Amino acid sequence: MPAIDVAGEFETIERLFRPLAHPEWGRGLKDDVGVLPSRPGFDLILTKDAIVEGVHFLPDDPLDLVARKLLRVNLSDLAAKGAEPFGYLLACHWSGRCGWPEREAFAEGLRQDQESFGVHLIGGDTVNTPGPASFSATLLGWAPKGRAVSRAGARPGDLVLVTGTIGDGALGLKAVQGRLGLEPERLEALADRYRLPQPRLEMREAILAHASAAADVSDGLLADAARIAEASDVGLSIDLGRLPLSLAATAWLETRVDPEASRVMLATGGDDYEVVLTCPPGGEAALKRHADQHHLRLTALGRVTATSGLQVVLNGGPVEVERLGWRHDASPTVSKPG
Ligand SMILES: Nc1ncnc2c1ncn2[C@@H]1O[C@H](COP(=O)(O)OP(=O)(O)O)[C@@H](O)[C@H]1O
Ligand SMILES: Cc1ncc(C[n+]2csc(CCOP(=O)(O)OP(=O)(O)O)c2C)c(N)n1
Ligand SMILES: [Mg+2]
Ligand SMILES: [Mg+2]
Ligand SMILES: [Mg+2]
Repeated sequence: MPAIDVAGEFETIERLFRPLAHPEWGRGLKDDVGVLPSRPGFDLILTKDAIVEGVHFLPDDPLDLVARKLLRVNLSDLAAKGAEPFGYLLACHWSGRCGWPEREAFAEGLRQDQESFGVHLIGGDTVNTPGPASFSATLLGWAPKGRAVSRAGARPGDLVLVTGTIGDGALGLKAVQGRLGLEPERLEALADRYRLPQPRLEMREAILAHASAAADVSDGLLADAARIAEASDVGLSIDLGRLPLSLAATAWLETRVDPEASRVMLATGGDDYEVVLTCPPGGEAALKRHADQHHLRLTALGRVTATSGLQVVLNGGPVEVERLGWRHDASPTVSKPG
């Protein structure tokens, strides 16, 4: 592709986004709309998340990683519903730092993850903003009719499980901000988890078959688990002693003087993009087998109870947690860990 020095709207769409478009449904990005055929026997599953410079990623994060993070935070919501992704709508609000090379990097990030996750661009919008850059995507996926897993199906007696490890995203943010004193390879592993979440789509079929309720963990394990409890009108008890930790998070924990407060930080920090799910006790073995086959950890860390609300325990005793996770609240500082 010849060099171009105008990072214009139409150049961006034609040169960078058209090659990413779905060959039929995107209409070559030349129409007012995209058009999808319906798929008999399936429900169309839709989700949308935005990411904003300074709120979800850092001003100097490379734009290929920002693009991939955008797709992945959305793919994570589909994974938690057991949905198979196939396409997306994209909105780009480019800031002054987004010249042509940065836009090329962004498109290259999209291309890589389109290939990894089997999705195509179907349409979107491209604007400039005098403020910080922000991007949003609407992801589209299919789930067998009536089978998409909701937050509302947890029943007393079910187990609470979580994929992967918890706390690495929040520690990764500290790592990229230079606020963690760990060995370089640990810092790098954590930074990777922050910049490039791993949506757990490999668990899709097992979630569909065995989960009674599920949500992805974006705001924080405790916050997202509490949403399952609320939607299902049940209680959830979570044992912080069973929190699945990476080697890097374990190394961090060993440097801390207050293990309880530190585990609470890991369980409320967010940016995990794991899946927290509930299942009847009979479903645990099959879920674990599926996770094993995909070399993914799956940890039972609690129970669903009849008394509503979230109970957090450590070493057999209750833990008071003031803030369960991230909240976008109006405040002079825009947002804060909440
Ligand atoms: N601006 C909005 N307009 C309509 N629905 C919204 C808006 N913001 C959030 N929602 C809906 O609220 C619910 C919870 O959103 P959210 O907490 O962002 O979910 P998640 O954490 O899974 O991304 C979802 O059904 C989402 O579609
Ligand atoms: C620069 C920066 N500061 C703070 C955070 C922490 N953070 C910001 S938003 C958020 C929660 C997830 O984002 P949200 O927009 O609430 O996604 P959703 O829950 O809707 O999927 C977290 C943990 C971050 N990721 N990056
Ligand atoms: Mg959201
Ligand atoms: Mg989300
Ligand atoms: Mg979610």
